Amino acid sequence: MTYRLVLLRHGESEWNAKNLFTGWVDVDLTAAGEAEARRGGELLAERGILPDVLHTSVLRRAVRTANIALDVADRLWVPVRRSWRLNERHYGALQGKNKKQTLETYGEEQFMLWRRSYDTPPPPIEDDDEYAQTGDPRYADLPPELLPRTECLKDVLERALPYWYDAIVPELRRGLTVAVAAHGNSLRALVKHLDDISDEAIAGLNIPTGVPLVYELDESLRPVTRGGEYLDPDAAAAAIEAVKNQGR
Ligand SMILES: O=C(O)[C@@H](CO)OP(=O)(O)O
Repeated sequence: MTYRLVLLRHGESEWNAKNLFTGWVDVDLTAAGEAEARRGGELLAERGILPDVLHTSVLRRAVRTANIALDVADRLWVPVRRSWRLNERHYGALQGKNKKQTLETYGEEQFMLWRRSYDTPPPPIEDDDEYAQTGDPRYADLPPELLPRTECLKDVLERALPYWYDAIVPELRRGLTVAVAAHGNSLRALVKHLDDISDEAIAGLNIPTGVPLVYELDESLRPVTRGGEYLDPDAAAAAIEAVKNQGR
């Protein structure tokens, strides 16, 4: 018996297009991002990989990508759960900052440490920063000590894993095709866990926008094929390059 998991990063967002650090800021998809989401749904339908259930973050770019893709695949009716635990990595004081300017100001080493190191978070965001999540009603039920003011990838993995084990794994074990619509860094954290990628090697992994990544998992929920399968490998390769080069 194997299990099937579909990971989908949201399509291009307004702040991806403007090259700004986004994190928990709730920006929308661009028209190109909507088109990527539609293509993602078409790829799922073409391959007959139809989600039985869907999980998203509480950020609109993931929610809308999932809705568009499910609609195209005629699966808009499947049960959906949303959790802050699938949110993008909180980018701390970098939220709203331009990636190119940040690279120029702080230099390549510091920029890459903040952006891709496993355990170095950016400086925390101030509560009165215009891009802080202070008072955001969607986190009203979250104990204040859990609301991040910055996160590194390690923090993201630590907050995503309880959701993985409690919400996603039981559905996989029931034999459901489970889809997760989330973000570049929350999906990097899940992929790190699934593929057992080292803390060093994860720095080199980028997730493309809008291309479904399908994992077949064995009895111990390890990938049958390491790295899974992108349903459109050429589009994935091009989008991975684009993510890698942000800031340049
Ligand atoms: O800005 C962000 O929140 C993320 C994803 O867009 O960016 P990066 O790829 O630089 O981690």
